[in-house]
This record gives sequence, C-alpha cells and structure tokens, in this order.
Amino acid sequence: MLEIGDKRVFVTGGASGIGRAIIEALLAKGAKVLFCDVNADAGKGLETELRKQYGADRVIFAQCDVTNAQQLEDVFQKAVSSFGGLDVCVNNAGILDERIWETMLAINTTAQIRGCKLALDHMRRDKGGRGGVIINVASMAGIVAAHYHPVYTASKHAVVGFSLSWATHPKMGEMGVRWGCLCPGPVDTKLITVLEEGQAENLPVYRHVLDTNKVPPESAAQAFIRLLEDDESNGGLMTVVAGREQGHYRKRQLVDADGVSNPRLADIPWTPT
Ligand SMILES: NC(=O)c1ccc[n+]([C@@H]2O[C@H](COP(=O)([O-])OP(=O)(O)OC[C@H]3O[C@@H](n4cnc5c(N)ncnc54)[C@H](O)[C@@H]3O)[C@@H](O)[C@H]2O)c1
Ligand SMILES: CC/C=C\C[C@H](O)/C=C/C=C\C=C\C=C\[C@@H](O)[C@@H](O)C/C=C\CCC(=O)O
Repeated sequence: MLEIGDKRVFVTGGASGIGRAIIEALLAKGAKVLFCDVNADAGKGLETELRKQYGADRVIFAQCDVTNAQQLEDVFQKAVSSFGGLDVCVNNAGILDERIWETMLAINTTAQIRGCKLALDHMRRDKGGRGGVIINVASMAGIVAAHYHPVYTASKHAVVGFSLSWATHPKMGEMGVRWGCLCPGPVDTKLITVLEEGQAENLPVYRHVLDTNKVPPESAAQAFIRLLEDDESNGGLMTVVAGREQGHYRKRQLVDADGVSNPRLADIPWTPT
C-alpha cells in the first residue's frame, strides 16, 4: 500500500467540490498539497482555512486558469520548487456546460492531458525522475454513453483513453509512473448546481439522473484515496455511485509475470448490491 504521509501532491481545480474534498483527505493523511484554481477568492479562502488546521508548510494555493498552458506550467513548477519535487499529480479541474463545448474540451481534456505530460516528464525514472502517480478525475461519463451531455462524455472518454494508453505502455515499469482515473457518477457539487440553474432545457433528463444517484464529494475523495493507496493498480478506473460510495473498480490490472510491463487491464463487471 502506498504511504500517503510523506507525499507531495499537485491538484488542479481544488477550490471547491471533489478537488477540495480530495485535498482535505490528503492533508488528513499527512500529505503536502499545492492546489490551483481559476477562482482566486475561493482558493485563497480555502488556503487560509486549511493552513490553520494543517500548517502553512503543507498547503499552498496558486491561481491558474488551466487552459492557459504557461500558467499551468508555472504553477506545476511552483509545486515542484516549493516541495522539492512531486510524487502525485491530480488533474481534477473540469466543467459541465454543453453550450460552451469548446471551452469544456479545453478544460476537461486538453488541460488534463497537459497536466499529465508535465507530471510524466517530471516523474519518469528513465529520464531522471523518482516515479510517481498520476490520477485524473474523469467521470462515469468517461466509461458509459450519456446522451444528455455528449461533449462532456467525449471529453471524459478522451481522458480515460489517454490514461489507459500510458498505463499499458510497455516501458511503464522503467518509467515508474502509475496511472488511475476516478470515475464518479453524479456528485453533489457546484458543477451540478450550475447545471440545474443554467441548462433548464435539459432538466427533465438531468433531473432523473441527479435525483436518483447523487453522492457527497467526501465519498468521491475516499474512493480517490483507495485508488491512490492501491499500488498494485495501474490503469485503474474507480467508479463511485450511490450504493457503492466506497468506490468500485471497473478496471484494475492483471500484472504479467515480470511485474509491470505489458499489463493487461481486466474488466470488472458491475454487480448490483
Ligand atoms: N459533480 C459531479 O457530478 C461530477 C461527477 C463526475 C466527475 N466530476 C468531475 O470532477 C471534477 C471536479 O468537479 P466538481 O464536481 O468538483 O465541480 P466544482 O465546480 O465544484 O469544482 C471544479 C473546480 O474547478 C475549477 N475550475 C473550473 N475551470 C477551471 C479552469 N479553467 N482553471 C482552473 N480551475 C478551474 C472551478 O473553479 C472549481 O473550483 C471535474 O473534472 C468534473 O468533471 C464531477
Ligand atoms: C447529469 C450529470 C451529472 C454528473 C456529471 C457526471 O460526471 C456524469 C455522469 C454520467 C453518467 C452517470 C451514470 C451513473 C449511473 C449510475 O447511477 C448507475 O446506473 C451505474 C451503475 C453501475 C456502474 C458502477 C460500475 O460499473 O462500477
């Protein structure tokens, strides 16, 4: 099991919702976290609150719009220089608004991939790094079809495909970098509130999904911790839905005889409780 206590973590979109819950769960386990967000007021406020509880040396906020490549690289490097390196990268920032679908792709897909590339370059052992873990906050919409938000679904499928492709790279053992995706169904956060307020034309179908399935962000965070701590998982897709708040692996890993190279990912079917 991976020991979180001494880990140095970078989280995007951490000022609210699932990102915030993940940061709090990481801090409670002893990690150091630099988080970024486009919302400076919320980020600064959270930094102040968390520093009182965990100490100024363990929590740093930096404002960043993840769609700005230079800003994202700058905050990533700030995390590296502040902590002397990074062990875990969590690409979490995301939105759900089909009306601004190009922006949604830029945040949910392009920026998450850019975050992965920065982390991989920093962590890979075959290029002088010390290894690490990259976890992308995708969605159930990265695994299943969801006709009520097709671009969001595409944005999340892309992240899942990218992550699994790297996880199954034949040289992943040499690189020493482990990959995972957190794939929640509906979670009770601002993302859903905004959806309800701003996209009324789609409400009947959303209403059904939201009313039947919502879980609290703390459940998503606990499932995230399970995925992070499970150092035998590479390419893990961890779902979180009502009735399975503790998380459920859709894929984990079958490891070949030599350990990590050429891993085959196994589908783990959903069995209703
Ligand atoms: N809430 C859900 O039902 C749900 C379900 C599955 C997956 N997700 C995913 O979880 C992630 C977090 O979403 P959430 O539900 O916590 O929503 P949220 O709105 O509470 O949090 C998202 C955070 O990302 C930040 N953000 C948005 N655009 C940004 C940008 N350009 N640069 C930097 N930060 C930016 C926001 O300011 C916010 O703090 C997203 O990737 C989302 O797709 C959410
Ligand atoms: C309406 C949009 C709300 C939230 C955004 C979220 O990112 C998108 C989620 C998209 C689809 C969610 C589907 C959820 C389905 C579950 O209620 C359930 O039907 C799935 C059952 C089992 C899956 C669990 C598993 O395979 O591990």
